[in-house]
Amino acid sequence: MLAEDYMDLALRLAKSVDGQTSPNPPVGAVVVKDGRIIGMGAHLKAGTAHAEVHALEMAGDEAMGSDLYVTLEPCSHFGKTPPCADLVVEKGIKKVWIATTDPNPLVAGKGIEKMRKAGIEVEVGIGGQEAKNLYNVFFHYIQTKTPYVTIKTAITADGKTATFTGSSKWITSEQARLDVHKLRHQNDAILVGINTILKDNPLLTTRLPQGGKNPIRIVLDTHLRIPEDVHVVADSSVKTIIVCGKNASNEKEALLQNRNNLTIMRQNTETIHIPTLLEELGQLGMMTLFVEGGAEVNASFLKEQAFQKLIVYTAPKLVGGKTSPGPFGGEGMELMESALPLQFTNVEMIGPDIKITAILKKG
Ligand SMILES: Nc1c(/N=C/[C@H](O)[C@H](O)[C@H](O)COP(=O)(O)O)[nH]c(=O)[nH]c1=O
Ligand SMILES: Nc1c(N[C@@H]2O[C@H](COP(=O)(O)O)[C@@H](O)[C@H]2O)[nH]c(=O)[nH]c1=O
Ligand SMILES: [Zn+2]
Repeated sequence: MLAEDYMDLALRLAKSVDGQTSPNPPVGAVVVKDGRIIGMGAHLKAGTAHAEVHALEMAGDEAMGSDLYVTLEPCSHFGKTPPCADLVVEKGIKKVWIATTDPNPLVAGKGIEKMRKAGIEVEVGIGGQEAKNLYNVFFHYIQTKTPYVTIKTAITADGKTATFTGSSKWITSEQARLDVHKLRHQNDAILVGINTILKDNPLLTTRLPQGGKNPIRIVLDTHLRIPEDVHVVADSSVKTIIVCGKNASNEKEALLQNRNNLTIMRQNTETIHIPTLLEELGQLGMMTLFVEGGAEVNASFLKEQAFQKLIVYTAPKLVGGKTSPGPFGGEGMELMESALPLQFTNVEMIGPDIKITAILKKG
């Protein structure tokens, strides 16, 4: 086995816990001695042991003089857990291979410095590109303190999200809809507008055959029009936040507020200012946000360029209709030259549908 192979295993361990370690990054670690794997581990939940701790615990005394492969620079600060860099030194690791450094100001480079000072050889970079892709969410969050936003939409081949009568079930296949639930599992919060609630009465829960984490449900409802009998209000098993403007009815707020697991987030502006909301959600420790529309909500995120990733599921169906809705409402760009530049990063078939992943181009 080559160093790349051991780092590949550490990366697979890290990817396997992606979505469940928020607001921490998903990290994987592997301990190798004389060509044998003697320990491996992943960070399973924020506030619990880091990947290196699990892997070194499994290695026991054999860790002395071994190699450690870890997908992120070992931490060197006392957060909710003691610093991994100190543990690495204490265990007498010979060489540490790191896929990428950690931009968290608490860590950045300090972990590496501590280990090198203790005479440990440290090599940074193998698996680096793959690690950076895995950590683009965490790096965004740690640097902006706002959630990494993914907008998801499902459209027909002629770009419609419903027929002109508003009928929309279903555009995409079972397989594509299952894929959406994996994305829900991987996100800390899911956000829709009041129109989607009134039109679809969605559950917004994660329904996967093997179960999955339910994201916090967030509804943008400026005037608190939400009925009390819709799923997201009536079903109190999932934490739900309703965001409203400063002039929304206080009576309605009082009515909703005393339901358990339901919070009203009143803004101090008449309408909901997305960048401000994102800062508030970041403060609440939400590292990822999944925006499932509808068209007006998507339009407000587009206008503010307040998203990082776009996922479009395109179904092999045509509905036509000059008034059939598309995925982004609002006024839209006047000129094609003002189009928001994206970069396609992945195209794949999911059953009969095409799943296009794009990121917002920086700058
Ligand atoms: N209509 C379609 C979608 N429609 C998505 C809607 O915006 C709404 O969020 C869902 O219907 C939510 O349902 P629930 O949470 O499972 O109860 N999304 C899709 O991916 N494909 C489609 O065909
Ligand atoms: N999850 C993870 C790391 N996460 C780093 O540590 C920070 C969280 O520290 P704490 O609050 O103590 O859990 C997090 O923001 C990130 O910079 N580091 C590692 O060495 N290994 C791990 O497995
Ligand atoms: Zn650590």
